[in-house]
Amino acid sequence: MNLLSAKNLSHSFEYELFSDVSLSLDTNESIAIIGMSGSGKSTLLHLLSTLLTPEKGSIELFGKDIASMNKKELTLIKRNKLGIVFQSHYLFKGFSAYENLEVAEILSRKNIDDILIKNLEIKQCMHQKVTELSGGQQQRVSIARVLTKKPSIIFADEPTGNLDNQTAAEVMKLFFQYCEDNDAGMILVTHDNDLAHMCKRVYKLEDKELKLIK
Ligand SMILES: Nc1ncnc2c1ncn2[C@@H]1O[C@H](COP(=O)(O)OP(=O)(O)OP(=O)(O)O)[C@@H](O)[C@H]1O
Repeated sequence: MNLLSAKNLSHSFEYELFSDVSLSLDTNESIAIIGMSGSGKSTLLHLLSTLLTPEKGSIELFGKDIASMNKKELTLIKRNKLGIVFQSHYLFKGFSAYENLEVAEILSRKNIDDILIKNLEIKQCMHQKVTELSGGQQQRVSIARVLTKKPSIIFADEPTGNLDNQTAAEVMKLFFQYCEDNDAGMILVTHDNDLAHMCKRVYKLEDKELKLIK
């Protein structure tokens, strides 16, 4: 089933970042986007995840053009079906790791998944304040928070930037397993070629074009 279909996207800030970018994501698919710093990878991810509105082109989510959705419809999709993981994780700092997951639980009306907590190896730090956790632990808590709401599409911008190579590869496998178990898909932005090549398809944003390289 198609989850996302973007056609002929263009975007500029002071200058044109990219034009005519098209991309499609199906269930149980993973796509990596690599490219030089400043090539526009994060901007493209922001467009695809509806955080930014494209200047040109269209984006369909779950078969419906987002331009034809009203604000309420789009907010519900964003809240329930899109999971966005950033390197800077935006956890609530005064709360414990567990309380951060409870917020996701309440908002999405889904339950915290104990197996996910175990697999992310954060069980032992669940009751510590976020500020007392290492960068890697914070990143894994933020991944748990996003997956708690059981999104259909995961948008991840350098989600493993604070993790060592082995833990990063394990977290990637966890994302893939999540997609398989939940008929979800994932779009990953990364500088790490090895992680990118763990995905089914790899694109490079270069010379204002999105080129398929795997
Ligand atoms: N909100 C904004 N307003 C103006 N310019 C912006 C904005 N967001 C990004 N840019 C500019 O757009 C360009 C692309 O930024 P973007 O973060 O998308 O690149 P990137 O490929 O993800 O880079 P990196 O790999 O370094 O994270 C940069 O020159 C950046 O300064």
